[in-house]
Amino acid sequence: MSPTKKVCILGSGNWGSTAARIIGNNVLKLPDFDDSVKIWVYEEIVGRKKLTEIINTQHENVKYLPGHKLPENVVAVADAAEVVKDATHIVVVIPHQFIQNLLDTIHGNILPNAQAISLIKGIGISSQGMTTMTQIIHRTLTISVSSLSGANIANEIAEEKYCETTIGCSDPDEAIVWRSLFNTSYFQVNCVNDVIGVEFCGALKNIVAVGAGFIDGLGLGNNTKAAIIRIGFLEMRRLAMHISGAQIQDSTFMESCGMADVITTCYGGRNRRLAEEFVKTGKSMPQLEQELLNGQKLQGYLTAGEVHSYINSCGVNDHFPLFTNIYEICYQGKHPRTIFDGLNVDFSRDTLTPSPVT
Ligand SMILES: NC(=O)C1=CN([C@@H]2O[C@H](COP(=O)(O)OP(=O)(O)OC[C@H]3O[C@@H](n4cnc5c(N)ncnc54)[C@H](O)[C@@H]3O)[C@@H](O)[C@H]2O)C=CC1
Ligand SMILES: O=C(CO)COP(=O)(O)O
Repeated sequence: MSPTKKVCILGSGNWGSTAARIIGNNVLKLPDFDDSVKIWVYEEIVGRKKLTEIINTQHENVKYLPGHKLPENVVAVADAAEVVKDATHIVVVIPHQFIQNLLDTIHGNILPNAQAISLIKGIGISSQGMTTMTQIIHRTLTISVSSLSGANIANEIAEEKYCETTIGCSDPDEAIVWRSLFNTSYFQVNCVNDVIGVEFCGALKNIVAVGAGFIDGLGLGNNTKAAIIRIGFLEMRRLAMHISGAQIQDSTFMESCGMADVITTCYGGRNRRLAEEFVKTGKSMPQLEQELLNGQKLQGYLTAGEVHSYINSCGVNDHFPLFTNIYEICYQGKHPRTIFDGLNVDFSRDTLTPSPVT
């Protein structure tokens, strides 16, 4: 039987390259799928060579995932339209600030029966309000879009250390196929019928990670960080429910994409690490990103800004004191110690009325 399906990957950063290792190996065991996996690389020169050329000869993304070989059936391509043109399954894994440009590039080049999955942790803001990545992808490409998010620090997964993840997919048959592309003995996938809930968790936990980094930068202890994690988790859930209450399942917050990701990101992630440096050095987040991440990108401080513009426009800041404080520390020069201001909201009596997602 010749393969009827073909998967491609849009994005080759730290997580994109790790996902490529998993998918590249898995397709070789899936008779329905073509063995070749094209991966879109935002082209750049590393040393004196193109990154695509390095990946295709050394089978390693030496800039974003050094020290881990990619399967040889993963082929780097610099033209995104070329990558998607014959793919039935499109994995989107780029920093959220670049999504619309990428979609505009591939729009008109995809197969009509293609479907996508977003591994991105971020949200979009438009004049109509807050939008999730799957909604942005669906609106531009008019295809079915699922989400994948979890307690998934890419470097640890590349080392094949056991962890879990969550796929949000509304079609059970599609969920089985996505799971087959990602699941391994060390990367355990659980599927839930809650696309938006999964991605809200992934996006909003990055703000909490920034708060956790501030606590570390202030030299405060584990109890303080646990308090920030707890309050941050409640604000995540409150905001997601406020925006899309009827569409989100509360149980999603107990999946890997929810509580587990808040924990891992507040201890091991890049957003946490650079927020600690922000406190210790007084440098801005963009400057620290430029100096310390070697091309990798932060999502947390941008998401804090996007969420602030949304809750401010709705006049509900008082219901999100932690998110508001983190925003003001990142953008308005407030002292990191102000993170504790007004953190006595009673989450047991929620008076926020749901406001529909756009
Ligand atoms: N790294 C991790 O541990 C995890 C990351 N994620 C999420 O995955 C998404 C992608 O992150 P990573 O793969 O870690 O990327 P990364 O932060 O490691 O690398 C940045 C990527 O952006 C590309 N880039 C730079 N300028 C660009 C532009 N103008 N247009 C398009 N691409 C450009 C770079 O070439 C590089 O591939 C993010 O939303 C992140 O939150 C999710 C789970 C784990
Ligand atoms: O999403 C992540 C872990 O699940 C990675 O978080 P950072 O982007 O902060 O490294």
